Amino acid sequence: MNPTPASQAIRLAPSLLSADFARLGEEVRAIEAAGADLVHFDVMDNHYVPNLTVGPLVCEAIRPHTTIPIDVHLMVEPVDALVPLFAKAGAAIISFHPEASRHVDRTLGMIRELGCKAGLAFNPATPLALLEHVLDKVDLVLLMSVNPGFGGQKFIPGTLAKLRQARTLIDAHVAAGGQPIWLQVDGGVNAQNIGTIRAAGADTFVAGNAVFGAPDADRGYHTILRRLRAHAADLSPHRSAP
Ligand SMILES: O=C(CO)[C@H](O)[C@H](O)COP(=O)(O)O
Repeated sequence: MNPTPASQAIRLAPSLLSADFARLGEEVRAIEAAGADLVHFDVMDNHYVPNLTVGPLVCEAIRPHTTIPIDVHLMVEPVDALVPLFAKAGAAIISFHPEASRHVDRTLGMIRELGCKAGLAFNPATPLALLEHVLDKVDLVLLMSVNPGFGGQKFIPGTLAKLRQARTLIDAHVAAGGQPIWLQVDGGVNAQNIGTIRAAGADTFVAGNAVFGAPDADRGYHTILRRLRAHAADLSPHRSAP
């Protein structure tokens, strides 16, 4: 993964959850052309979260439509049996929630052995406590800034303190010679709050509704992604609050 320092990195990951599911291939091509860094692919099982979305067959179907990494977020329980299926389907990153695995360390190891980057996802009320025990096995930390299950929700401001906490842990790990770890935020991210979220330590931003549901989305995604990137880069004290 790109070891760009957190102070410089801005990675945009449009979430397909808000895309037009009847035209997924086209949507994926459009966000890549508009400058997306990742395709965020939300998997929901109507068990771990109260919604049902897509599985490995759909991941495999969109894979030939893009060259950028597919970033799979598993909101499923149990998680282990699905990991090899998504690795085979072309996922580059696979994230899961610690509550959904009996053996978090083993699941992280399995993801990496299959050649993918391993992500650990934390709900708004899940403490980061276990992270320090597996930091050397994690490539991405995903902080949910809404309760998982649905797009279009409002950013939970308490996530900012947790982002700062995660940033401190990651920076200390990297300073001690550890591998780079991306810090991703997911839920309610938009042009108004992305600067504040980045200032709190995030470097990778999932946005569903703010991309696919933007009022000017019918004119393509270039302007929308450019706007998000510009606001993320604005670290002035005058930026808007979440
Ligand atoms: O994981 C998710 C929901 O569980 C979505 O990725 C997330 O909510 C992004 O959608 P939006 O930007 O519309 O909030």
